[in-house]
Amino acid sequence: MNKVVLVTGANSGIGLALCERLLCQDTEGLQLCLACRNMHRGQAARSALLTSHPEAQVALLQMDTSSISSVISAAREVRLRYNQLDYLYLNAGIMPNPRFDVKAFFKGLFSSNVITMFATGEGILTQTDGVTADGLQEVFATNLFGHFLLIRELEPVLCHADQTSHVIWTSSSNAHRSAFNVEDIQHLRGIQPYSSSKYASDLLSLALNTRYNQQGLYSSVICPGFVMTSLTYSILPSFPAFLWTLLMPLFWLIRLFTNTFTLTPYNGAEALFWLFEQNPESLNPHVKYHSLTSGLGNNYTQPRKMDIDLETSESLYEKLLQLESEVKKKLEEKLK
Ligand SMILES: NC(=O)C1=CN([C@@H]2O[C@H](COP(=O)(O)OP(=O)(O)OC[C@H]3O[C@@H](n4cnc5c(N)ncnc54)[C@H](OP(=O)(O)O)[C@@H]3O)[C@@H](O)[C@H]2O)C=CC1
Ligand SMILES: CC(C)CCC[C@@H](C)[C@H]1CC[C@H]2C3=C(CC[C@]12C)[C@@]1(C)CCC(=O)[C@@H](C)[C@@H]1CC3
Repeated sequence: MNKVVLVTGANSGIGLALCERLLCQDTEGLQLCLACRNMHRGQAARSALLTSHPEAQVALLQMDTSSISSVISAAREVRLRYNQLDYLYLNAGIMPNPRFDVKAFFKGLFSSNVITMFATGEGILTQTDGVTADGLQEVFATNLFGHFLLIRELEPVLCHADQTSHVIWTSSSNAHRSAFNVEDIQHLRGIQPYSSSKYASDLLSLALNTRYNQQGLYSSVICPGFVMTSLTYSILPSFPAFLWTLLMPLFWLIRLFTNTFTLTPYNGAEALFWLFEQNPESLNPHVKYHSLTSGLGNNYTQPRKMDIDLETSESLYEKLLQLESEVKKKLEEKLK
């Protein structure tokens, strides 16, 4: 039986590396569906995958996770194409207008917190959020809410009594409880929307397990570590890509002290790939699976307990359900 795998944000970085790794492992038993916002980039990714795996089944799906109508029509298309979805990788993500606090960075360099700073980016990054055409905060909509809506819309192909399905979120070690407020789930009042959205995905994964395990749906979260992709390049916009490359020896050196510097998308996709091979029923819903790379360059996956609780995850879930019904009502009114 072919396994059907849908990956959001599959046209670049960690998502594309995951697709490549999945096809290297099994070209014939997989049906890959690349869900991409930009179809030109999606086509280029599909062609690259088919060049290295000409026998593979790789389909494209247009989906902008920040747009309610786009997610709903993409989900409709998925339900038409497939009877069952085995893996849903929720990987699309943004960190818009990041601000790198140079002063805090240098202060952190000479503090006892230096390893944590390099592993999580804690205390040195803030962002300015935008608003989507649906009137939602952009980071929340893209990283979390669009994916939540997608799961809800895909229930018929994800929930089967006789077979499990696995939803896997690309979260981050930058997810902090302090950046999240259940009274402000969209992070309207803060300057760390990225951290807030990733913490919310950790909470949501727990709530999904509580509600859906009996229906065969399991959810897990991973952190890919610090990976050089367009997302990280944008952190220092005045820093051209080749300068990042020049810094690689420094980063390899730092990797001797923190195995979170996975650096390449291939390494960053380690935990995503590892989870593909696990029985979802055997996994712990309270842990995040971290992609790690040792000083010698060996990849491995390590579970680490998350700072989340059931009560907050349930409150978040209720708020998301409420928002879902509000946005759907608005959409129906617009279509009338
Ligand atoms: N790089 C890192 O160090 C870390 C990354 N992560 C997470 O990993 C994930 C992948 O990021 P990464 O590979 O690094 O970065 P990339 O920028 O390479 O990939 C992000 C992907 O998300 C897609 N995307 C962005 N916005 C949307 C949208 N509105 N609708 C659909 N797709 C969208 C992008 O598509 P498009 O080409 O159209 O922009 C792209 O394919 C993200 O969730 C990120 O938060 C987590 C921890 C560390
Ligand atoms: C130019 C300097 C010599 C080096 C600058 C390094 C920083 C820009 C990075 C050090 C740790 C990095 C990091 C992230 C971004 C870039 C750094 C702050 C993340 C916050 C990127 C997004 C994530 O989700 C986190 C897991 C990353 C944690 C580490």
